[in-house]
Amino acid sequence: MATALRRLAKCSVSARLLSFAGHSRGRRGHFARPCTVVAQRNFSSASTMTVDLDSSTGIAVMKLHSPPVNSLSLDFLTEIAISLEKLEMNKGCRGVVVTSALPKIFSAGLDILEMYGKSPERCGEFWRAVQEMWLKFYSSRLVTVAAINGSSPAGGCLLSMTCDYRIMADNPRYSIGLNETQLGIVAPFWFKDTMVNTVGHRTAEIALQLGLLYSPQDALKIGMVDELVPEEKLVSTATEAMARWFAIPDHARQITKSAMRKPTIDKLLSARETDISNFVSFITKDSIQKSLKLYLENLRKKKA
Ligand SMILES: CCCCCCCCCCCCC/C=C/C(=O)SCCNC(=O)CCNC(=O)[C@H](O)C(C)(C)COP(=O)(O)OP(=O)(O)OC[C@H]1O[C@@H](n2cnc3c(N)ncnc32)[C@H](O)[C@@H]1OP(=O)(O)O
Repeated sequence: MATALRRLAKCSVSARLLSFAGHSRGRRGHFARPCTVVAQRNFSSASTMTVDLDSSTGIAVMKLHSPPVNSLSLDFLTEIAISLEKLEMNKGCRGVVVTSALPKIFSAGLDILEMYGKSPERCGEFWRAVQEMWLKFYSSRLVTVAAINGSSPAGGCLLSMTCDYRIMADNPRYSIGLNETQLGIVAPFWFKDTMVNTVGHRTAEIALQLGLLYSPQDALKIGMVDELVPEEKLVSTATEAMARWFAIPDHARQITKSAMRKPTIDKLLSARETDISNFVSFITKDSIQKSLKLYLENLRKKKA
């Protein structure tokens, strides 16, 4: 902890800015030199991610570390979004590699406990944070590469699909996909659009309805991931991949990225509040709450 705080002091980033939450969006920090920033919920909690920016390459590595499974809670989503925003503000940063610091899991997706037994107000706040994280990543000026070093269901898959390029560890025990229907819930239109933009309409239609989780080999076949490598080479391959994107003038690449993604982004921006109220009324239905309860019980039973 003491080391973490010392690193924070060195990096001229306010720990409070990273501690939480959507309200601190106006405050900007800069990574003055290659450094590690440890995002914390508060001064006494465990760290939930590290962000290392190498100013000699302009590449930051964001390592998610929210045990046990990097599930995306309101706080964690907010920390991820703020960390990306801070990198965006840093002129020395041109790209970010997103990966997990946990073994075998990239991210278990949205935190189901944020959707189960919560008040409508809290659900709305949570959903706004999910939207915010998606908007920030999908529209990022940075080159974004997901180094997927473990299973990545639902929201975890979504996070990786917001990136420009996906490299996955070639381990048949890992899986990736939008499996929402298996939980009795529905991927909202912008999850669906992101999937369509990644793998095409017909494949998305089958994958989404059946809630398919793909092995890395199958994910490569359908274009959900772009490359498979042995796990130990994941981050180095991601850094090498970044070089191909850096070879293109930033403004040309950024304008092209925006042209490709803007219609999808604008669709959510123009329906953001409706999307939140749809989510809240859907997720708080008794029948959906029962499905989530059952799914959580099954997850726990599987473990016992
Ligand atoms: C008119 C119609 C309008 C429609 C409007 C639409 C509105 C929108 C509707 C809602 C849309 C919601 C979109 C949802 C997106 C999601 O991301 S939902 C989450 C999906 N995630 C999953 O299904 C993953 C579940 N987890 C797993 O499969 C496994 O845990 C794992 C990730 C493969 C890891 O396995 P393993 O290493 O064996 O760990 P476990 O023992 O299973 O888990 C450890 C503990 O973690 C808990 N946990 C796991 N995943 C989650 C999670 N996502 N959220 C919260 N908690 C999770 C698990 O229960 C264990 O807990 P303990 O038993 O208490 O230790």
